[in-house]
Amino acid sequence: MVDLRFSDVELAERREHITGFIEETVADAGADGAVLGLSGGIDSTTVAHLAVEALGNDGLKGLVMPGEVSHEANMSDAERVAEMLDIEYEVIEIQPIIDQLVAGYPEAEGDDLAVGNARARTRGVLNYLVGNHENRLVLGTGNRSEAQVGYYTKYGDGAVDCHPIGNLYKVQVRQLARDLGVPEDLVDKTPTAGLWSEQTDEEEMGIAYDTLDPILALHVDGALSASATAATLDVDVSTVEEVRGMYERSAHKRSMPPAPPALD
Ligand SMILES: Nc1ncnc2c1ncn2[C@@H]1O[C@H](COP(=O)(O)OP(=O)(O)OC[C@H]2O[C@@H]([n+]3cccc(C(=O)O)c3)[C@H](O)[C@@H]2O)[C@@H](O)[C@H]1O
Ligand SMILES: Nc1ncnc2c1ncn2[C@@H]1O[C@H](COP(=O)(O)OP(=O)(O)OP(=O)(O)O)[C@@H](O)[C@H]1O
Ligand SMILES: [Mg+2]
Repeated sequence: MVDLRFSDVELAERREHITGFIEETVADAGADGAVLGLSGGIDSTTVAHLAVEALGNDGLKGLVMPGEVSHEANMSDAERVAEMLDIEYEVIEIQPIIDQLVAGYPEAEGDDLAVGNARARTRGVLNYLVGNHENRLVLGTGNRSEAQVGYYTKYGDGAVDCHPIGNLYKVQVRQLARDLGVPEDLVDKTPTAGLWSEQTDEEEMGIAYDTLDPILALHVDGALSASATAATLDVDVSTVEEVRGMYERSAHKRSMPPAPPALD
């Protein structure tokens, strides 16, 4: 068994390191604060707590952006987070925008992935509409588990100015969330991208975070061989290889779009 959770000392260090990072990134950009999408999920809730610790509650604005597949309970959790943190927030309905997009390209109707990704991109457009207008940086909510397997929408929820929890595996995000005082019902919630009804991360990816995280830590990030990783974690080597494949297939999401190199 590999336990990726931090010791108490490491956790305190990490918390300070991330809040320092947010404060410095916003200050260096000459921004007046930050904005982020609040989904009622653990990642955005954790980043919101960290940002309030770094910037104060007047330094952060939250956007709650429901669409027709959003669960009412998640949207009310998102508002609860904003209210608990006493930050300014707005509720912006994205469904009319999605309807317009699909009306412009009706071939996509019923394509959950294409339309779902358009939902994530629409939220990204709104984050930047507010960010540009109010001189705020857009805070990302992506964690290392999602980043390494490409489990996010390119130029959607991936379109941000910085990734405060980008070096934390999901299991570590949960630990930090508890330390920050995030309510237990939010920490324990089943992760979902919310791009279509009944979607969950673990079902779509085909692997639980509790299995994914140690494979990433040992094999993808740690360079332990696939067979040694499988033996250490008591999983099939094919599971390790599948995670490695997800990492390799999503390489394009972790680099700038390439252009042809200069001619000799
Ligand atoms: N090799 C390559 N080099 C350069 N570009 C490449 C490429 N392969 C694909 N592409 C481009 O990338 C596109 C595919 O990427 P993308 O548009 O992101 O789409 P895709 O990766 O297919 O879907 C996004 C995934 O992230 C999940 N998601 C999204 C949002 C939030 C969350 C969450 O956890 O909350 C999860 C979502 O459920 C889905 O599984 C292709 O259509 C193509 O344009
Ligand atoms: N309905 C929504 N309103 C506002 N922002 C949203 C909404 N849905 C998704 N987002 C944004 O997209 C991000 C990516 O979603 P993701 O599901 O990875 O994170 P999460 O919902 O915070 O946590 P979890 O992974 O536990 O569900 C969210 O953190 C949030 O910033
Ligand atoms: Mg979510």
